[in-house]
Amino acid sequence: MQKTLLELSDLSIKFGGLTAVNRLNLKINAGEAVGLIGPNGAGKTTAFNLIVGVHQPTVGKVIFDEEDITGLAPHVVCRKGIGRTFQVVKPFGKMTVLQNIMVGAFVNTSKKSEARLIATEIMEKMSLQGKRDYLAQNLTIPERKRLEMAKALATQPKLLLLDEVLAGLNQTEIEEAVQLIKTINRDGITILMIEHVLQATMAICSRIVVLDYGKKIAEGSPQEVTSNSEVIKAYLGDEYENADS
Ligand SMILES: Nc1ncnc2c1ncn2[C@@H]1O[C@H](COP(=O)(O)OP(=O)(O)OP(=O)(O)O)[C@@H](O)[C@H]1O
Repeated sequence: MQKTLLELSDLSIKFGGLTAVNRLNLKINAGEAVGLIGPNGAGKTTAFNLIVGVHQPTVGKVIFDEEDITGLAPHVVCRKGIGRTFQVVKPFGKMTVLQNIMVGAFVNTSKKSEARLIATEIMEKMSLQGKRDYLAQNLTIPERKRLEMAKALATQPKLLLLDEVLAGLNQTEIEEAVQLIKTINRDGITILMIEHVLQATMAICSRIVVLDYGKKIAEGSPQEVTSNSEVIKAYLGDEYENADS
């Protein structure tokens, strides 16, 4: 039987009168790659922030690796094995690529040599070794995106939350990033990714969850979700429905 790594039950948060995430129930198995899609403002990033402890839920629970982690501080959640990237990438601009990745590694070790070893391995995996001593502020957009993922990977997560890591990339760069994310997943890291680039999401994820106004309106295989009339109405649009006909 497959092991549930993350379980959200009735997860909800209100900002004043706005219910940004509304009774979200979701189970993710260890090893899965799951996409989280939906229109702007649907509550996707807020759901990430609830999982990692940036926000406290109004109602509901976050169970990770059989432990209730609801409301724990972000650094504690990170240490338990959930890494995340940010929609707007946040490198330490005046630090080098290697130093940036080492910051992630320091979550689990206080030894500089060990952090350097972890960071070097991840830097190579993310094809950043050629930029080792570059200041992060001098990287191109695709390199910054890879650095963002590398920083999160250096925390040695079991679950990696990716928030629009493909945004701003051209088609070739997207294809390269898709291959990288697939490799990360194949290496055993479970993935939950927010993405608007649908074809890429479908290439990576075996299951897709759709949010609209904070609520889950659909969940299933990429084919099931993209042919769901509610999803077409809320997010994909009529052009999508007519695209194959
Ligand atoms: N800290 C906050 N305080 C008040 N309202 C917030 C806060 N964070 C998010 N919201 C609101 O909650 C709703 C969900 O926002 P969220 O950023 O989660 O959407 P999203 O699905 O990630 O959108 P996008 O695809 O544009 O990134 C929006 O209406 C947003 O304005």
